[in-house]
Amino acid sequence: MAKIVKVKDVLIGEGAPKICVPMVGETLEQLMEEAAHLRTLDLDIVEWRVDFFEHVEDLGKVKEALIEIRSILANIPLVFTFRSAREGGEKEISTASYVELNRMAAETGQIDIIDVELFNDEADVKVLVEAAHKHNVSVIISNHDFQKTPPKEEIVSRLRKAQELGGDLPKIAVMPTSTADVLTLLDATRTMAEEYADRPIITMSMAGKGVVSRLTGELFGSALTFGAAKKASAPGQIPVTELREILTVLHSHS
Ligand SMILES: O=C1C[C@@](O)(C(=O)O)C[C@@H](O)[C@@H]1O
Repeated sequence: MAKIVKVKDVLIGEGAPKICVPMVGETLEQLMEEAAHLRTLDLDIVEWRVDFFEHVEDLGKVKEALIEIRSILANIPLVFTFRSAREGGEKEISTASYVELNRMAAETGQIDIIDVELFNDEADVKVLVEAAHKHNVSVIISNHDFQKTPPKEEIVSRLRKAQELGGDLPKIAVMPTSTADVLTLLDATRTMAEEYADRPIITMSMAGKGVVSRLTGELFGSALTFGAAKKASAPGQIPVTELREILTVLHSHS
């Protein structure tokens, strides 16, 4: 895992995993309150889960909200994520709207990273990677399985595909149905990080069984972990303060 991804002052891929906290407000007012609260927490990065936003299909309102959120977060790096319902998100939109939404966000200058789902048309993924890079925005290429944990080879192959498509941060989140599944995710992470990745990767096993995977990224090779503020965006996210304490302890002994 050689290359480091720098977003504002945050170095992803160096030292302890960085902490990202999602914003899940539905209205502009809730989002502004959430952003103000997040500013008081010890975190590294904020993710706006725009699929929760009531006006997500109105590009003008999304842009207005982005400007407000950015001004409250000041220098904290911001990830822009529309998570589709088929991958555990709140809504489904057409591919054309998905591409437009992400392209618009990348062009605003208000965000640092976009999250693009791997399971889209390759051509669409490439268009978004190019648009983002043109505006100095980094790209997470992500995949989520909320039902199960695919075999190790499949997890590694999806992460490699995300890297091949130009994702700066390949990411996968999977659901364990056994402790063996958690080991599968950790082993896939280790193999990807040690053998194939030339950039930081992000992995997690979700829900209670998978919590350990959100804490041990520095050892196994995941560079970023999601923690919760008031409301989690996925099962297994633990409160940010606890997360920081544990990551710091693990880092100091690594
Ligand atoms: O992809 C991810 C990871 C995540 O699903 C998690 O399990 O922490 C949470 C989402 O908000 C984020 O977009």
